[in-house]
Amino acid sequence: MAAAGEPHSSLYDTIVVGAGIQGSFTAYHLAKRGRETLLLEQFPLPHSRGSSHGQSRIIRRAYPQEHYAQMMAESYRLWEQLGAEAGAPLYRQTGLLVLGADTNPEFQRCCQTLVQHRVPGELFTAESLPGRFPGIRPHDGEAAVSDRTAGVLYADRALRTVQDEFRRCGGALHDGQKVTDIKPGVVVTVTTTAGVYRAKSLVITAGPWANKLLAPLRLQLPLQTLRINVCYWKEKVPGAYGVSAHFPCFMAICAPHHIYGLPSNEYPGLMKICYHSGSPADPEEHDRPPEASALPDIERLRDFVSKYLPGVVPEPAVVEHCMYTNTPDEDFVLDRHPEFSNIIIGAGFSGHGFKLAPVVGKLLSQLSVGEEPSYALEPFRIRRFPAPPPAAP
Ligand SMILES: Cc1cc2nc3c(=O)[nH]c(=O)nc-3n(C[C@H](O)[C@H](O)[C@H](O)COP(=O)(O)OP(=O)(O)OC[C@H]3O[C@@H](n4cnc5c(N)ncnc54)[C@H](O)[C@@H]3O)c2cc1C
Ligand SMILES: O=C(O)[C@@H]1CCCC=N1
Repeated sequence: MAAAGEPHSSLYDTIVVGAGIQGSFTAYHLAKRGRETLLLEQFPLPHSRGSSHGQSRIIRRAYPQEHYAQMMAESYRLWEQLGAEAGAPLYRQTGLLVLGADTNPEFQRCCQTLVQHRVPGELFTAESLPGRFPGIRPHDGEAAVSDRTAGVLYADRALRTVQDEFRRCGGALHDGQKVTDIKPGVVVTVTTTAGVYRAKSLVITAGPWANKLLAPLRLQLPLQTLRINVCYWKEKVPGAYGVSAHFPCFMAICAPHHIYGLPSNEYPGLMKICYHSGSPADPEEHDRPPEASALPDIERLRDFVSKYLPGVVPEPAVVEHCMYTNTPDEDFVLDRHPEFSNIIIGAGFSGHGFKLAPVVGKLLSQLSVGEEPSYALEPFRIRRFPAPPPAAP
């Protein structure tokens, strides 16, 4: 195995491009298995230009899709294990409420998966919910189901921890090196702004930059990159919606996109409440101020806060930014390149991939070493997308 930070040979087993949460977990699993692994990142770390920065993410087992509910059981164990290895907890259990019309099919599927997986929780009606959570005011015909295992992942800490553990296992992480060229072959050659590297396999986990790296490899995925407003809202009584007051995370099933919230913790007195969509944007323009027309999400959030959360001021106090990379069905892409079987792609995490990163990393590492993946990958295959029309002559 390589000494910390430095490879023994110039031929790696695997190069991983992109040190967001997905690439970092993939590299960690590989290094833990003794594979010579190089993780390349274009920006000096830490950075806030992709999708994995910020202090918090929701972790939950309440999923309408069975395949994610199933993967989450293992994901919780792997988060626990990483926290124990590092000697620092990576999440705080707060519970989560899924709120929706009781007749809504997605709400009903969430209830079913929670029951099927024996996840502890309760069902509330619009009448019974305020008795238990006085801070939320549901409407007639709405119901809520709780997932008591859910909580808040300490995202920045988690990302730093998995990268530290990767290096401790002998992995090499080179940040501030942008990959500028990839030559496929039995040995893949990767050129960066600082050097040339070779490996038996390559994993591309480039977040919103995925299609930029895939274009020269004759592949384009139907990905939409969105700039998300990450909004924090002031509590009228500081702490009333806080973790210490046992206020849970919530996910409100709204049309056309969900609204979700986390109890106040990271900024004292402020709750994080966001819209699960944003405006189309190139990741290179992440820092550009949005056009006024790109703010209908904030209007929807104001309306939601004033209708459902009476103890929160309906005007965002802080707005930060982050990127989503969405597939048309919001399922991930975890697959081999259709032409180059030793190039593996992890992309399209569609705004819900952080909690699943331990399992995603394991699956991408399994694909890169030619092992049978631990889960059926049908929902994540590239071939589920219709082939793009041939380019005009
Ligand atoms: C506001 C917001 C809230 C979210 N909330 C939740 C939540 O509550 N729960 C949840 O589970 N998920 C959540 N998510 C989703 C989750 O954060 C993402 O799915 C996840 O972070 C995606 O990680 P990634 O590694 O694919 O992408 P990224 O973090 O963007 O990483 C890709 C990396 O590749 C690097 N890269 C790109 N091109 C190159 C190149 N040419 N050379 C070298 N490096 C390159 C980039 O610089 C970047 O660091 C949220 C996302 C956002 C934005
Ligand atoms: O994945 C999550 O839990 C959050 C909340 C719901 C919408 C997307 N991200």
